[in-house]
Amino acid sequence: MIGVGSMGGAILAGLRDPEVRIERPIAVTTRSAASAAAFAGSPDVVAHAAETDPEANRRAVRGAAVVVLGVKPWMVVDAVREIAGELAPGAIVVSVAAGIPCAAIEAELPEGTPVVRAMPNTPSQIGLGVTGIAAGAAAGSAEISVVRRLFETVGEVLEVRESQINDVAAVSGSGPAYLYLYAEEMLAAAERRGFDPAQARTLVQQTIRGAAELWAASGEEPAELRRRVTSPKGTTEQAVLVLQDADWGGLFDRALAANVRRSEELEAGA
Ligand SMILES: NC(=O)C1=CN([C@@H]2O[C@H](COP(=O)(O)OP(=O)(O)OC[C@H]3O[C@@H](n4cnc5c(N)ncnc54)[C@H](O)[C@@H]3O)[C@@H](O)[C@H]2O)C=CC1
Ligand SMILES: O=C(O)[C@@H]1CCC=N1
Repeated sequence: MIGVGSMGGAILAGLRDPEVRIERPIAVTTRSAASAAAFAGSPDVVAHAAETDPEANRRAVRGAAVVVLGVKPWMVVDAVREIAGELAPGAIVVSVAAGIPCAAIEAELPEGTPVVRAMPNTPSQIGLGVTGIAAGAAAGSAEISVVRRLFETVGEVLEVRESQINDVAAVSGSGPAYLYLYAEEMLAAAERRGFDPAQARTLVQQTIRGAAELWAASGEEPAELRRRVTSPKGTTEQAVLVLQDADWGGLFDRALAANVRRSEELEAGA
């Protein structure tokens, strides 16, 4: 894994679960020596720091069957150039970067190198991620199946066309941020109504968790679950009317469109 920050680190945490059957140690690279040092003494991870070892990324990919690129989008092409000469025959290159097409990665690699784009999310850290995967030109069903299994170790996987990856990023890649924004605002509103921070946290966190679990466990549609909370002429109805006044449909359309627009800017090299 080249780069184990928020996203790469979340995938790595999921993969480090002792239940996961994967060849160990997992070779990772970080930018700083301090980040690499955090793995010192871990039997399952070997970390190399790019800042102190110019060979770090090349060293890490030698002999690897799968290389996951977890650096920022604008660093991906440089990282690929760096490792291109070191890849083992048949190695699969997986990029989780927003807005970097497979073709841009393939262009830096030996002809026929299988490249797969993946769009995971941070709940991968606790095995509850969801990842969209899309094959590049030289990745066939065998490579897709390897990458599917890799991301299935940290959650659910949906295979999509590469043209849909930006939309996956807008919905689920960034999705946890939208929910945390909701949580932040609910916490603040609860505190403004007189709860202390610990009380607000109990009320808000358990409500989000309970509602999500109930949705998954019941098999019901959210609209039906909402109906069951919303007694006619009751209290919920009044709050929902206020919220619906804000045109959530339009708001989400605009938010997702802005997200996709940013992926397109990254694609264009902005
Ligand atoms: N954060 C998220 O929720 C998601 C992020 N992504 C993608 O994941 C990628 C990484 O994003 P984050 O994890 O958020 O960023 P981050 O900044 O937390 O992680 C990037 C990591 O790359 C390392 N790095 C920098 N230069 C390096 C080098 N020369 N060699 C090796 N490692 C180096 C840094 O030390 C850092 O740990 C991005 O391309 C982003 O589009 C995709 C889905 C979700
Ligand atoms: O914000 C970003 O660019 C990345 C891609 C999806 C989630 N985080």
